[in-house]
Order: sequence, then structure tokens, then C-alpha cells
Amino acid sequence: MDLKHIRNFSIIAHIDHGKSTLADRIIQECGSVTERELKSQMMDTMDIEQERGITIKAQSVRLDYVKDGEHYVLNLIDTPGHVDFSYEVSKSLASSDGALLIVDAAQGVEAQTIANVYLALDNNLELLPVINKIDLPAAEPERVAEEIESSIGIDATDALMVSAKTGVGIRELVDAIVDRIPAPVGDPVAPTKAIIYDSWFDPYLGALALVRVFDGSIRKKQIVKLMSNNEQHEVLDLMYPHPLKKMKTDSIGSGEIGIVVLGLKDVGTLNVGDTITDAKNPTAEPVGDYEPAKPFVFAGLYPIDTDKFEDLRDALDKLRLNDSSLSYEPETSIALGFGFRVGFLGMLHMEVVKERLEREFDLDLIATAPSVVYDVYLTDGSTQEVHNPSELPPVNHIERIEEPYVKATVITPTEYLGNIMNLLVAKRGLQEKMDYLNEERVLLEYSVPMNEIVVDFYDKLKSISKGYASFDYEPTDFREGDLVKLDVRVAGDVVDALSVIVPREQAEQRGRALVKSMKELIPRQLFEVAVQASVGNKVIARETVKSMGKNVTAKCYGGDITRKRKLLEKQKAGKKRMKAIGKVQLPQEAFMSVLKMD
Ligand SMILES: Nc1nc2c(ncn2[C@@H]2O[C@H](COP(=O)(O)OP(=O)(O)OP(=O)(O)O)[C@@H](O)[C@H]2O)c(=O)[nH]1
Repeated sequence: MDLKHIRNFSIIAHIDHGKSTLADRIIQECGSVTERELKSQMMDTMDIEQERGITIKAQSVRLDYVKDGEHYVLNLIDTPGHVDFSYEVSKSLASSDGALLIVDAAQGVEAQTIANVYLALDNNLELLPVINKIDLPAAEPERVAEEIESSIGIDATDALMVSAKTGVGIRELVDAIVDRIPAPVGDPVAPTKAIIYDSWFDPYLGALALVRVFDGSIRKKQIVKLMSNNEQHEVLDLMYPHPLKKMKTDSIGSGEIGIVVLGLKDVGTLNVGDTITDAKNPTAEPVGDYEPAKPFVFAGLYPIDTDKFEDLRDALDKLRLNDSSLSYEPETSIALGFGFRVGFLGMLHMEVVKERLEREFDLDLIATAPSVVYDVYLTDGSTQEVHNPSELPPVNHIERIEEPYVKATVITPTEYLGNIMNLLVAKRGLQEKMDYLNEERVLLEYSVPMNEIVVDFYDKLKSISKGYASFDYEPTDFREGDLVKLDVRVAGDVVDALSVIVPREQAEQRGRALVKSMKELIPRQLFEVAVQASVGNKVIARETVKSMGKNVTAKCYGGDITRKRKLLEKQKAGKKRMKAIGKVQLPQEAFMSVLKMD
């Protein structure tokens, strides 16, 4: 296909600014599906995505459009909106030549808008500002256009004004995609050079790679090579991604996107970001640097029923077929038995994986508090990566510990600025930048230890700003910290799954808060239970759970039988989520409570 008639574009936006709704509208405008077929949010295919209204996996569609009598192919490359998936976002952008920058006409520029713009500019993309939701009574498109200019520094005078809900401005938008997004450049006769920007598993076809071809073409029966690992495979089949079906083709040419079938049994080696080339006549340089997606957050996942360990392994193996960023290895905990230490891209990724394991594989799991990765430098000169706080070497072997930092971007209305700055300082944040976008809104940039933001930072930020502040982050570097391991002992035994690494200066306060909340969470047992927090051998806090009879209905005297039954049912349901630590039953919440202490 003639390169001049191809347009490859992504849509980038802050969460909820209307990306999926707009994608549906564009698909409809191109007539690739009829109104009847246009199931709302067609591009969000996974159940969890549809339920939560988030986009997890990037999906793409190839659309046909006729403008001024000329036939164009528009490749719409959907990108995941959440920070956890920024690696996938950046690879989708690397496959595009331009991007629609969607901004909500009522909300204006938000933290993720900025973060996505940085990624788009890194990839030299032409940005087309699109102000969406102009149908809303609270819409202020002119103010938003000014915000785009002042915060991002791009000309927004030609910003497109649309409503993905009513369809206003959509035709003009698609015309602008043809007119303003540059056609791809590439050499159709050079050796094959294509980037994998998504991969997934199909039960019939095996592992599939979604690619953008830069130079040359990918042909059926061609022997291709993956440049990161030199694996060679035959191309069994090729398809274009159509919104409703996959259209077979014999070759995918320069400038095009398509789906490659290599007959692999899992996505393990089809890594996002890798370059595909011809095995015999390879291209000299890959498309950009390839880095494997790196897990930033680790947690232990343990089946509540210890017999289900193999089931958990099978379930993780199955999830990994579709998610090459998921990593795990078996681990044993004195407290929890056999389980896995699982690496995630971030907190949302962790939640999604845990939910899928429980929902699709019917497993009841205990998740330990998430931990970041620490680089521990030992006195013998060696270094150790610690993913699990309980594995921190003894203090006298440690020379220093380094922890990961992120660049956190927050945009907030000025009235919440004071409280937000206090929160960032409490989270050990260092201010890098403070810019007023206009009189009402401020952009903050802070360096913050990642450990401080992995659990409840976002919830706190939302609550102190009544939901108005937005937040995004990007991992930056490792820095030395004065950190210690805080242990919890229940009835005298250290519960390894509850250990956590904290700044020394906060250890005592956190220890006290921790045992207090554990006391509330641990149901009374038939005997008295001591709950202690310690650093090394030193106990720094203690609480006691008083003993009580087991029958919870004892306290509802009187004869209300339904209430009694309800309580007994609740007690039974509660049991499913309990884990016996020695003689003591601990509920799931106890394992999450450790990081939520201030
Ligand atoms: N009034 C109005 N609502 C809109 C418009 N476009 C989208 N919405 C609504 O805004 C909400 C978010 O839209 P989505 O399309 O799910 O947003 P998104 O950016 O894809 O969200 P993520 O996939 O989670 O990043 C939905 O409730 C939409 O119905 C619009 O033009 N006008």
C-alpha cells in the first residue's frame, strides 16, 4: 500500500476523559461497523476492563476512510491509560506517527495528560489537541485550550471541539487525522524491520504479535528473527486487525500495522518492544532500545487452602500466556506456607491479577503487603536485590540500602495545595517544580520514594482534594535511605509475611500504630494473644488481644433468630479469609494493614 495513504495514530488522555468512547465513534464514522454492531466501548475487550471502565491491553483497529475521493487506511492504536502500563503506552506511541491528545472540556489538563504528552514528544509525534465532552453544561473549551497552551506549550488554536457522546465534531476530527497526522516514512524494499507493540494468546492460533512495520515487509512463510534473543520462527499467518474480525493477508507492508502468527505456545518470547527482522537478511539496527518490562512492586500470593498451591501455579501459568509482564517464583513463608512471590508493574496490575486469579480460577488468596525492590549493599562488597522484606540480611551485614524513587506529578486546584504539599512532605517527598497553570490550578513535581506511594498515596490525595487532584508517576533512580526491618510477632512468633521495611525514624510510630490496628483486626481467641512490633531483637510496641468465647451470638441476648443466623453466617464467611498463624487466626486485612500505618 502507498505510504501516502496510511495514517497511524494513537489516542492519549487522562483517565475518563473519553478515549474509549471516542475510539468507538471514530470506528463508526469510518463505517467499519454499523450502529447495531457498535457495542459500546468495543475496544475494551476484557471483562474486567468493561466492568471497571479501564483499558488494560492496547488494542488496534484498521479502518478505511474516503476523503476527497481518495481512499485512506487509518490505523487506530489504542493505548492503556493507567500509569502501571506506561511501558506499553510508550511502545504503542513508538508505533504511531501522531496522537490525538484528548482533554475533557470540563476538567482540563490533568497529571496523566502531561505524562502522556512527555512520552509522545519523546517519540516525535505530531499532537492533535482534541477537546472532548463539549456537550457538558460545565464545559469551558476556551479555558481548556489556554491550559493546553500554557502547560504543554503546543498551539491549541486549531484544537478540535468534539463530543464523543453526541457525535458532534467527529467527521471534522477524522478529516483532521488525514490532513494533519503525517504519513509514515519507511523504505518498502529495505530488510524487514518491525516492532512488537502488543502480544497476547489466542486459544486457536497460539501467541500473536501486534506489529508496526517500518521498513520492508513481513510475508507469509518468511523466516523471521526476534532481535532481542535471536530466536527464528516461520510466519504462519498474517492478519489486519479489524474491529469485528481479523482479515487475513499475505503480507504486511512498510508503514502498516498487523498481527503476526508464529505458532508459539505462549507469549513468553514475544516481548513488547522487541524488533522482528528477516532471519537471512537482517536489518542493521533494531527499532529503539528494547528493555523487558520491569516489575516495580512485589507481593506474596498464598492460597488460603494449602492444597491449592498447584492450582495457583497453573492459574499463574495461564495468566502469563497473555501477560508477559507478569513474573513469579515459588516462595515459602513460615506463616503462610507455600505460595508465590509475584512481580507487578504497579498497584493496579496487582489488583487486576489478584482479582482474575480469584474470579476466573476460583482461588481464595492471601496477598501480603506489596513491597518495592531494594538494592542492599553488603559489608562483604556484594549486592543483593531484596523483593521480600523478610529476606533483608541481618543489620550487621548491611553497609547501606538504596530504595527506588519516582518523579510524581500532581495537578490540583490551588485551595488544596497546602494539604497536598504536607502530604508529599510526610511521604518524604522533595519538591522539584511548582508551576501555576492559571490562577486556579497548580502543577507540582516531587521526587518521592516509591515505597511511599505504592499503597494508599492515591487514596489519600483523592480524599484531601475531594477528588480534584490528579496524579501520575514515573520511576527515576535509586537513592540511599536509612531503613530498617519492622517485624510483627503474634503470640511470640515473628510472622514473616508481615515484615516491612520502613525509615528508621518512623519505625517506632509505625510499630505502635501497626500493633494497635492488628489488635482491632485479630478476632478474640479462646486465649490471650500478645501482638508486638520489633526492630531486630528490640520490642518497640505491644498490645494484647483479650480472650473471649468463640460463639459470637453470645452477645445478642434476646431471641432474634434472624440476627443470630446472620451473625453465624458472617462468622462462617469470615473464616474463609482467615489464616491460622500458630494457634491464632489472622484475617486477610491484617496482611494489608502493615503499609497503611502513619
Ligand atoms: N457528556 C459526555 N460524556 C462523555 C463524552 N465522552 C465520554 N463520556 C463519558 O465519560 C466517561 C469516560 O469515558 P471513557 O471513554 O470510558 O474514558 P476513557 O478515557 O476511555 O477511560 P479509560 O479507558 O479508563 O482511560 C464515560 O462515562 C463516558 O460515557 C462526551 O463527549 N460527553
